[in-house]
Amino acid sequence: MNLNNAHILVRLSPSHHALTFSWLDDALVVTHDIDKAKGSRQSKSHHIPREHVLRVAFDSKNGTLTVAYLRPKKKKKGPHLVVLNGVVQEDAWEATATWAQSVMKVVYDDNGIKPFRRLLVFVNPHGGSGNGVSIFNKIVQPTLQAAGCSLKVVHTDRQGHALDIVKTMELEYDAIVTVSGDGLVHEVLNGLAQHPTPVKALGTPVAPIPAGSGNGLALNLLGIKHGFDPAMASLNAVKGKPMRTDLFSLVQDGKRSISFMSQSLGLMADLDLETEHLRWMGDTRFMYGFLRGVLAFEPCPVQLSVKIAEKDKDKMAEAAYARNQTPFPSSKDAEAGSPSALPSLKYLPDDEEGWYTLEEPVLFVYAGQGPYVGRDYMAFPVSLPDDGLVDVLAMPLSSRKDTLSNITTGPSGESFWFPKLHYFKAYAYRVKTLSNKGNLSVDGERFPFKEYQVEVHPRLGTLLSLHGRYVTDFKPRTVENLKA
Ligand SMILES: Nc1ncnc2c1ncn2[C@@H]1O[C@H](COP(=O)(O)OP(=O)(O)OP(=O)(O)O)[C@@H](O)[C@H]1O
Repeated sequence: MNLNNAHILVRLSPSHHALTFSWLDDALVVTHDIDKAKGSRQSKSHHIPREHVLRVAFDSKNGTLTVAYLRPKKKKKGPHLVVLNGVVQEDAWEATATWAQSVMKVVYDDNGIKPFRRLLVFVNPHGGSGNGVSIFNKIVQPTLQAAGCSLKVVHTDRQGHALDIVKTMELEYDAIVTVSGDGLVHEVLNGLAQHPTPVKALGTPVAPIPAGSGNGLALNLLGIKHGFDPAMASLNAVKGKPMRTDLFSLVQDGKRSISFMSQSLGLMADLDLETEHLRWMGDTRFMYGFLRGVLAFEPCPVQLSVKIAEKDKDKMAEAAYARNQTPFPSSKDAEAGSPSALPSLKYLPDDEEGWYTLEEPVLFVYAGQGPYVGRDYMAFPVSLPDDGLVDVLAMPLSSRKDTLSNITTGPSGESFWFPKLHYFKAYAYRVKTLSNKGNLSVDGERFPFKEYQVEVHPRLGTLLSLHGRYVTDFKPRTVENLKA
């Protein structure tokens, strides 16, 4: 069927106005035919981009058409869910059924997206400022159901609940949705890593719904504009495509954990872990913690050693820019190995060859992937999901003024260019603690302040993404030359 020639007329109910659906320029056109007073009529149309159409279904038993989509709100706000149900005249039933099927094909199959996903959803009632349940009930569940997804919903009742379920589950879901912050994603990925077939299990994509404080992963997948928008994150759960991502093994005291996002020490760990009691503030607690840390201005008692892959900032920025021009590159799966074991560790703790040790005192060390670590700070603007490397930065203990002026450029990523900031792309790094007092935060979770080592496993994890890249418009200094 040629979608562009078809107009489907639907009467919402005897007392309501009529609607006409059509398809134009890769968008669903919804035209309201409104009966005005005194017998006059008025038509009003809006265009819904293909990406925002969730479902079109025709029920041939009673002749009703259901159309669900996310409609952009006016001004700056995100989209809201619209579900329209109406009756089609009997002589148009056949054409409507064909039209509905054609739209679903364009919206899903032609883009390689499977409709009607089976989703395992974890809702943390205590994430962020405690709004997880209401965000799920009001926005997430209605959107996923409107798209025809089937849901298995678990409200977590303790820390570790999601991990315990995931590590023994049947691998039958199209994706795992977390309604919380980054801590619940950390739990789910560690559960998948402890599954009897961990490499296969980590092929199940994870889709975060922002209901935590920092929501770093949602920001990276959806961008700064939509990163805190549960409706856009729900759209990602329905229509995002699997995107392979590197994962990190963190080994501490002989115990191996999986980290997907960040490890921080010094000021950047303190501002998170020492403001836990201020969760009611939302992500403002991080700025409060930052300013407190700058006033205290204490050195971070660690020694950092790095197995460097790249230390030229311009080269890193150019490589990131080039990768981001090619969303969803034909990335391979995790490196082949046994499906019943995680990749073996390559770097031994006593291996010294080719490691660089930073001798300077530092205010903080931050390592990880994904540009944003919060709305106020793009720590890793040149990070890529699948370069097989961990970005490691260390802020020297220069001056309070330097630190403050850096953070004011925080959301733009411009602090990357601060000449005194050490920034490495690394295969691995290790930290030795020089005191027993300090904080280590891994994906926003508290870990013991003890020595540890991190190495990268290329493309071991899977996320859902609408964009096939981290959403950032950070550019190299040489961008004009690159275009030429
Ligand atoms: N029912 C529960 N009771 C207590 N803790 C829970 C429960 N369910 C999950 N958790 C734990 O709550 C912790 C915090 O959740 P999460 O990190 O997702 O939110 P957040 O800290 O507010 O967000 P972010 O990490 O983005 O700042 C996680 O360690 C998670 O394992």
